Amino acid sequence: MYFPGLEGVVVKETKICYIDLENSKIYYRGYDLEELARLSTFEEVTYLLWLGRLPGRRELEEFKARLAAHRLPPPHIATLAKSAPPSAEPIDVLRTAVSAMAWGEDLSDKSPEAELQRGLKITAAMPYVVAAFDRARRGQEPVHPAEAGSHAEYFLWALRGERPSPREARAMDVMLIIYAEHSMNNSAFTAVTVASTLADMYAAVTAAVASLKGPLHGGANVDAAKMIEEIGDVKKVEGWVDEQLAKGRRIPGFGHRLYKKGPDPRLRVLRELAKGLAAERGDFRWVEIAERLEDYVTAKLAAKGIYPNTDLYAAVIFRYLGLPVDVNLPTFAISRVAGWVAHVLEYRQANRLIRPTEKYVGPLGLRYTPIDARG
Ligand SMILES: CC(=O)SCCNC(=O)CCNC(=O)[C@H](O)C(C)(C)COP(=O)(O)OP(=O)(O)OC[C@H]1O[C@@H](n2cnc3c(N)ncnc32)[C@H](O)[C@@H]1OP(=O)(O)O
Ligand SMILES: O=C([O-])CC(=O)C(=O)O
Repeated sequence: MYFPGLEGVVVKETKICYIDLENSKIYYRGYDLEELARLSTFEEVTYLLWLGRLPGRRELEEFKARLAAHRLPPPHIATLAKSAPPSAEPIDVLRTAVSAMAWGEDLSDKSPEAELQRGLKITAAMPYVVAAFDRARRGQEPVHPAEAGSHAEYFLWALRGERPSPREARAMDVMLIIYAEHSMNNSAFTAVTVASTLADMYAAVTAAVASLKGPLHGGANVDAAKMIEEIGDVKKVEGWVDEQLAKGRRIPGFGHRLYKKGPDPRLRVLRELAKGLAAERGDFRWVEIAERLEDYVTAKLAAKGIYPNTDLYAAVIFRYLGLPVDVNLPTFAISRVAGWVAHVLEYRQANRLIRPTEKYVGPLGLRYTPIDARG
């Protein structure tokens, strides 16, 4: 049996995420994602994904305190973030930093508690790393706003050097909830594949960040941001799309391996979030471009099973939040690490080395010719 792209292959049993394609719903641990996005926080959702249930008030406060205690990374990581060349891509700086977090730690203990603690340290430190690098490349000193209340607020504050408005912090919080988990996507599978060798959490998450980078996966949120910027005016949408398709190019923020019969369910939340931010700023330009893109590309490509995905509106929301375009991608990682850690912890409960097979289609029986006789 051969399944290109492993399409349709079940690699594990899970209690983490369920995507109900029939009814266009996503559930984290049985909870409707739209309800979580409305009522919950990233910290609560992370606890839910990792530990399988919603925390009580005291448990949540303890969990938040543990995260807060690890937001400022060890000195070698802070130095790495500050001293990476300004031309580096922020996602590469983050990937290297996650890998370097393993330095100096005794990694022999692979118990769930030890691996969860590593996942927590990575999750906590990611915002500082991304923000410190972004500030350093603009000639600014890093900031560590210890008084920030939430992970989302901390990230925006560390990035900008100023406290974001409660509405902005909440918009980022909702983005982090929405992006946190999405079943056996490429980066989650990558994390699980690495973890299945019994390599540690740092190794698994480093590999997952590398997977996220590709433009067919998380990298699309950067390409989508560049697209809306290049289009620039809602009246230019049709011409831009026609030109790209005529050149045989794909439209970023469209298409999905799972959503072949309708749009990504997460769009319902994200469209409203984008409109709210647009109204607050009195600037509807970006959301109008996204809506026109949705209509036009869907009309052209729905017959092929192409509909808008999360990255289209993530690009719009991050634009309203003032993120530098290439920071969109590590922001996805800042959220998705919650899902990666959850999958690693779950897979380890019944670990089996992932080792698929392949179908050999090359020649056999070739005879070795000495190099001087090869012409
Ligand atoms: C958060 C996330 O990671 S969501 C995904 C983010 N990625 C993107 O937005 C990048 C653009 N999208 C894509 O490249 C793809 O849709 C993927 C990789 C996401 C999914 O790919 P697959 O399930 O493998 O779709 P597949 O490649 O079979 O596409 C089917 C057809 O639609 C076309 N197609 C797929 N996506 C697009 C697109 N975005 N724009 C135009 N055409 C597309 C393909 O070229 C193919 O056409 P063909 O049948 O004429 O050859
Ligand atoms: O599920 C996928 O293949 C890609 C995706 O939307 C995600 O990871 O959020």
